[in-house]
This record gives sequence, C-alpha cells and structure tokens, in this order.
Amino acid sequence: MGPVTTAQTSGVAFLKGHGTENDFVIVPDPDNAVELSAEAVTRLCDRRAGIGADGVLHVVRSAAHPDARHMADEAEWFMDYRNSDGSVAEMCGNGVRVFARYLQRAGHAEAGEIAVATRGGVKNVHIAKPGPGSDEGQVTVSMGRPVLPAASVTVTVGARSWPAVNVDMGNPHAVAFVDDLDHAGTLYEAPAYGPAAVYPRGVNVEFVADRGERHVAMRVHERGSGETRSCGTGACAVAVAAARRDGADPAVTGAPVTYTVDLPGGTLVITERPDGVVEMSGPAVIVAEGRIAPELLEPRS
Ligand SMILES: N[C@@H](CCC[C@H](N)C(=O)O)C(=O)O
Repeated sequence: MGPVTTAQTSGVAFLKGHGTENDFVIVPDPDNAVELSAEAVTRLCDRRAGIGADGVLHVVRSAAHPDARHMADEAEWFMDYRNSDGSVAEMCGNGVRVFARYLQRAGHAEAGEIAVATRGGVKNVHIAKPGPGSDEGQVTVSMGRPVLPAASVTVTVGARSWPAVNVDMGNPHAVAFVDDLDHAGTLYEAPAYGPAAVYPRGVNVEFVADRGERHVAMRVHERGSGETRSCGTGACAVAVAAARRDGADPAVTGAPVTYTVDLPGGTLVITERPDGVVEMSGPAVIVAEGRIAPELLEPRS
C-alpha cells in the first residue's frame, strides 16, 4: 500500500451501496453539518463526473434534522433521501434497507430490528441475524399500509396507452399491466400520464408483466431518477395492484399474499398482510467507501 494521500484524509466520507442494484451514495452526517444542496446531490449522482447513483442517503440523527425531530424518540437515525436530480422524496424502499445495512456496518445498530425515520414516517427494518437457516443477506422492511386513491389514470408510451392503478406507498406510483415489458420502450424519457392533476408532485411509473402465479416482472421510471434497476416502493405498489387484480386483497380474503417481483437488478419478495401492512425483503449491500472531493459539494452559483 502506498502513502496516504490528501484525498484519503480530507473531504466528507461516503459509502456506496445498493439494494437489487438501486444504488446510493451514503453520506454519514450525524450532526447535519454537511450542506447537501440539490446541485451537490446531482454532482454526487453523476455517473461520469461524480460517484454515480440513483440517489443519496444522507444519514443524520433525527434530533439534528428539522424534518425528523418529531420522530427522534422512536428512531435515532433519519434517512434524508434525495433523488439523483436533487429532489427530495418521501420514501425509498430499497434506500431504507441499505440505510439499515449501513447503520449495522457502522456499529450504530445490530442485526435484528432497527427503526429508521423517513419523511414517510418511521419504518421498522429487520436485518437477518447470522445463524443456521438464516438468510444473512436479506433485509426486510415494514412499509406500512398502501393507499389506493380512486382515480382513473392512463400511462402512455409512444402509440400505446394503458390504464394504471394509483398506489401511494408514502410516495406516488402509477402501475400499468402490460403484455411485454419492451412496450415501455427505452424509458430515456418519463412516460406520459394523465390526468396530470392526479399527481401534482410527479409520479413513479411501473410497467408490469406476469411471469407465473403470484410472480411478476417489472420495469420502473422513477420520478427524479429516470429508469432504475429496481425500486422498492414501486415493487410494493406493483404487488398491491396485482393482488387487487387477482382477487387476492388480504383485507378481503383474510389471508396474507406474497408476490415475487423480478426487476432488472434482482428480485424482491413482497407480502401484504390482512391488516394491510406491506413487508418487503431483499438484499442490501455496501460495496465501497471513500472521501468526496470537496469540489463536488461546494456551492457554485
Ligand atoms: N428507488 C426508491 C424510490 C425513490 C424515490 C422515488 N424516486 C420518488 O421520487 O418517489 C425505492 O426503492 O423505493
């Protein structure tokens, strides 16, 4: 190993992690001392000139952040989540699982139950403990109850349009069932949707195709990040919409229902319980750590 360089000892620390290839720059900042402007977030997430990610997980003590102070008694840590375009989102399902993995790695929490504050409320995350029969890699989050606002929504790509199910998982989703995932096109641009008034803050759009019994595949165009390899809240929204379509709504049948959801970046398993709570399980890993070059965070305008 060569001598320690300035770059290794100066600048703000970061880690990189992902959940089913929905990837994040993690910025540990317990006292909320790092000025994380929208511009800085876009620089960090830039895949060529920055570190590269779908979003940023700013790790702050709840007591130190104005958006989370009211949750500090329930959850010590706040996931201040940002999309790659710098916008703030209420919730990120894969993000909260990766966030918990980071807390475990940093020694802020042990495997088992961890409460995490988010703008969508406190989420309880379970990190599988090592041991016989345990899937150590899996992190499960209790996502709360979906809301399905009655609204007739249409999603359009090119010449094709589909009716979409409006599902709120803390953040907004439009779920369209399609015959072929390729019909979503390149997703370089956001799909058109309407009426626009249904989603005044924009929407995440999921395209879903059947793969078998209680087994679907999806692609997603995320608000604020474009097409991503996975979206946890999106997979939950898809499972909830599929259960209604399949006559398997647990509130009606009294039985939990589990869907396997394949995404380009991996597989998530979603269970909706009769009390309406949705749980999501999948892998969450940290893959790198380092220091952020100061110029990525500096104010420029
Ligand atoms: N990838 C996330 C969702 C991130 C937020 C979303 N883009 C939004 O703006 O609502 C997930 O795993 O849920």
